[in-house]
Amino acid sequence: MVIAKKFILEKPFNGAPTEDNFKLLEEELDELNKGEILVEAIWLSVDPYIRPYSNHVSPGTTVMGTQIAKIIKSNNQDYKFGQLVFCSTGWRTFSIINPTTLEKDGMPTFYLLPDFGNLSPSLGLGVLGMPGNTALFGFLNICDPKPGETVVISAAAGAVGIHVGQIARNLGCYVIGFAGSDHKVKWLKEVLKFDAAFNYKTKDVNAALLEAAPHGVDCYFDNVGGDFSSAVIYRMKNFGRVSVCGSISSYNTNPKNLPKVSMLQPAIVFKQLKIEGFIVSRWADKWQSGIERNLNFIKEGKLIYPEYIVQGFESLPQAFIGMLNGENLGKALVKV
Ligand SMILES: NC(=O)C1=CN([C@@H]2O[C@H](COP(=O)(O)OP(=O)(O)OC[C@H]3O[C@@H](n4cnc5c(N)ncnc54)[C@H](OP(=O)(O)O)[C@@H]3O)[C@@H](O)[C@H]2O)C=CC1
Ligand SMILES: CCCCC/C=C/C=O
Repeated sequence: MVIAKKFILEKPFNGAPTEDNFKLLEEELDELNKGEILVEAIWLSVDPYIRPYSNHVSPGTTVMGTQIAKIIKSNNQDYKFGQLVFCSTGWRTFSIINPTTLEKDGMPTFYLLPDFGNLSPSLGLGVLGMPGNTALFGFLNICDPKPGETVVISAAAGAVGIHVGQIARNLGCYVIGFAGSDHKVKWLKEVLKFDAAFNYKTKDVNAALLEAAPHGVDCYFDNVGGDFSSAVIYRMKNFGRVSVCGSISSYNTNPKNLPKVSMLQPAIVFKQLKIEGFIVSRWADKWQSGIERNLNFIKEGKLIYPEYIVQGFESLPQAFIGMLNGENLGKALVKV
């Protein structure tokens, strides 16, 4: 008999998540039916999307999320004991999955983890998974950066931002990052060799860009939205490109009551900007090739991928809240 632990959404989020939004439960799992496998979580991901997407989830539902898990029992000839899988089974320790009946459209929800060699399987939740593909496809396809261009990245010390910054730097762009602490800013400059980095909590963004990019910005990879992004967009050059990846500054706000921000149309029209939002599932058909490209960058020494690891399944709420508050440098993860 297998007893799974799981976190449910106990009550809907109202503003910033707190520990009492979550409840830890135990659940006895059934025997496997034909075609099913039993997996045990090793690594779980805490991602920003969980906050806004959970607005549409009923209380009592298992908290959404992805994990790297090990197959510990199989009643499916295509899957063997010991294989590692990526799966979207939510915040749970053990899960029963029938791989053949899973939804095949949209965001990948289950696959055997590709061979990462000596690298940690946890990378399948970060640089070699959804955040890595977000950075790769969302930056190159939408910003279309050229060597020598000036690139600005917000939430630059997070999983996606760190990755975008390194792609930009490797292309020969002039890279400017914004992050929420002096420690992160120092790290971006000293370790990632960003050309400039600023703490958005203590430095006015317009003043920072006048200093670091007096001739304007070609590409902006936007992870945060709000007035911060309006300020960057007013510093764009003619024909600048903005990839709108996320708007984390809005996630804890009721979508019906979002703050007003500076009007953007004058900048968009007179600078002839292209501003495009995306969801990474757009490139679902290229998912594995994206992972391979990022794996090659790592093997070539062109990509580093810090992880911010919180220990213990029971720490999931704390790790999630901490990530939203900016405690992480790199990909935020929980190790069971
Ligand atoms: N469109 C898509 O398909 C996808 C979009 N995303 C989006 O990309 C962004 C980054 O995700 P990810 O790399 O996983 O997460 P991160 O690792 O960047 O973690 C989130 C970071 O956001 C920063 N942050 C939190 N609140 C604010 C705020 N009010 N203003 C500015 N920064 C804030 C914090 O860093 P700091 O200390 O700098 O404040 C925190 O560390 C998110 O917006 C996410 O929703 C991610 C994956 C897919
Ligand atoms: C359900 C997975 C969604 C992934 C895309 C993320 C968007 C914003 O963070």
